[in-house]
Amino acid sequence: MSLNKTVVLVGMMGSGKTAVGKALAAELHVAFKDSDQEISLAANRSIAEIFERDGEPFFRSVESKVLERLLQGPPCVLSTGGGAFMFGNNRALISKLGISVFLSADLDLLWERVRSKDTRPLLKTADPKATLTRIFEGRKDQYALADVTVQSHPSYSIAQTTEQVIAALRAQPGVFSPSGEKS
Ligand SMILES: Nc1ncnc2c1ncn2[C@@H]1O[C@H](COP(=O)(O)OP(=O)(O)OP(=O)(O)O)[C@@H](O)[C@H]1O
Ligand SMILES: O=C(O)C1=C[C@@H](O)[C@@H](O)[C@H](O)C1
Ligand SMILES: [Mg+2]
Repeated sequence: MSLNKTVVLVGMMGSGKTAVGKALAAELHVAFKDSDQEISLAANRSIAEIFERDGEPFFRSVESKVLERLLQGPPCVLSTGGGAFMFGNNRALISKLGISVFLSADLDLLWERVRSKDTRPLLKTADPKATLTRIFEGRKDQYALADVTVQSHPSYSIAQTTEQVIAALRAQPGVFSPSGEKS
């Protein structure tokens, strides 16, 4: 099986886009790209520093440019920042050039995964759990617009969630073609 379209992972902070994305890319024998990492590399600063120094609107404009550049490259697995899919221009680009996979996870699981790290600028508030809840509620409808939804269960390992993603992608026409054949 060879991949015809870039698989774009979308979802909340802590849903596993980076962790599952790396495992998925290895399984599919394609490159793994992470829009947050690419932005950070290009700016030579952490995401938190970019938010602090340049502000969120600047971050979002760089994010859109990075997504466009990566989507124009060869098919790969692309993990996006948690907010990227909230913007209509990004969604249009992703839908044109890739296939979107929403990694869905319930709030308790997300909180368990993000609570110990202080690298996420949007959660640097007096009550990060309340902030996470508000962001989660505000984003649900947009994430639901993804081509495919895969639920991340607390009992699943990264490898098991990755298998769920592959099964969901197989059910989508045009994502894979038998190796050696062009789509
Ligand atoms: N299916 C899973 N099983 C077990 N642990 C997981 C799973 N998915 C993610 N994790 C763990 O949860 C944490 C957060 O995951 P990850 O960093 O991949 O989220 P993310 O969606 O990329 O978040 P962000 O949007 O902030 O970049 C990591 O420590 C990761 O190893
Ligand atoms: O959910 C969000 O809006 C964000 C998630 C991270 O991946 C980063 O892209 C940044 O911290 C913003
Ligand atoms: Mg990530």
